Amino acid sequence: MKEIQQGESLLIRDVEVGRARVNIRVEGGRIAAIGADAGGEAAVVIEGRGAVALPGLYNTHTHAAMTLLRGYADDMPLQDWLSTKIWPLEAHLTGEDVYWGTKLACLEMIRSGTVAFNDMYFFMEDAARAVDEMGMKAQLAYGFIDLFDEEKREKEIKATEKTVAAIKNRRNPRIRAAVGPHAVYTVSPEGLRWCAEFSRQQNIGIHVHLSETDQEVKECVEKTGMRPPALLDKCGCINPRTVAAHCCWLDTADCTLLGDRGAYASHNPTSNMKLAVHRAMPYAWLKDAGAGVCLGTDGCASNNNQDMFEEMKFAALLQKFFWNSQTLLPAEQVLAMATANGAAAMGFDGGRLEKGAAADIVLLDRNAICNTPLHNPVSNAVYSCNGSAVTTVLCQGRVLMQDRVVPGEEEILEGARAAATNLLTRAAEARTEE
Ligand SMILES: O=c1[nH]cnc2c1ncn2[C@@H]1O[C@H](CO)[C@@H](O)[C@H]1O
Ligand SMILES: [Zn+2]
Repeated sequence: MKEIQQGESLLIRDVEVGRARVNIRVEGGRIAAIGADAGGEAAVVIEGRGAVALPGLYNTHTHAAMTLLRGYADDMPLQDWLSTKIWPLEAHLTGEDVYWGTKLACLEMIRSGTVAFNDMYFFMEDAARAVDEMGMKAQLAYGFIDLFDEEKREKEIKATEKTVAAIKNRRNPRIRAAVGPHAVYTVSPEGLRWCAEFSRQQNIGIHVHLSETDQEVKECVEKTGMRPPALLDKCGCINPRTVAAHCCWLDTADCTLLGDRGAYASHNPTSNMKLAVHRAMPYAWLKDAGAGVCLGTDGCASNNNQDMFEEMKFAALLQKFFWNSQTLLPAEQVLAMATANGAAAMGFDGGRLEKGAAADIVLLDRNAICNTPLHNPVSNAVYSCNGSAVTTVLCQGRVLMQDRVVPGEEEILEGARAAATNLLTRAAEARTEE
């Protein structure tokens, strides 16, 4: 696969976009021209015949390195799952584990057409190294959890400052830092306030879990007299740089608050169904309130993959099923959630196949079963295909996969397998020492 050098051009020739056959010319990481007459000489030419082009997908809520925990603990209640299975194992994670887990997540996302993701986890400097090598875009946040303890809060503040400085020091415009206050049930109001103030100072995003369960909302009201969005807002955490994951249990006033503040809600339907949170994000209320609505997979322990095509389908189906409406969340709107809205939520300029936009381009096999017949490419992308129809992926003009080949795949699978085995071994040894 040829690396395009800075200043070189790339041409995708004769590809279908919507119902039209076009050429897409890429220069300096952007779409320089798109249309039947776009063309000219190019350093790299990709044959688009037999392919349908879509904008690259943006995954707005995940914990990438949790790929290592895929299949480790399923079919459990959320609080029990977190406190008896996930957190005890995460206590043994190393930076090296997070590096390999994130590499595996990137590989999986690239293979299924995702060019960018919004991540909240630990050892984010190692995650940044993985993202850098894989050529994707990401917004990376250290998961801030103080459990209402002042000493822990000081540690989390230091960890956040260190992570943000390290990510900014990379000076890679594709990799952004964010703050990641985990949720209102794991972070004190003081911690939330610090996160809000630090994100303002640093001009970076906020990534938080919000109103995932009924229990979270009830306990928050009992403790503070406020619902979670109002509490977050009082602490300064709800603004246009905020991506709030889940948002299942919002009421109409909560939605108005998010809309008034210009914040984004990331829908994560697979995780919500698997963890039986018993309510679907109120998409229609959020949209009417003017909030941004985007889409994420959540981590592999609650999904169990990183395929945004599956997520698009589940979003469209869950909304219809839960809110009892056959017309709610049509395919075009799901695709917008997964592309342009996601890019806006992370502050990236992408997710659109238009002149001037970042060249985030995904090619799907036009001759795959899921694309046959091709009455409506958007319908097929949302309802029929999954990520395995993706053949070629460009992120900001850089080719991350061509004809289903991602460089270094075998090494990534081996490294991730070893990291997962070692993590479980360390955790088991620690248990026998107790
Ligand atoms: O669905 C979820 N709800 C709440 N927390 C979660 C979920 N999935 C993963 N984590 C946890 O969030 C932290 C991120 O830094 C990790 O501890 C991860 O296990
Ligand atoms: Zn999550």
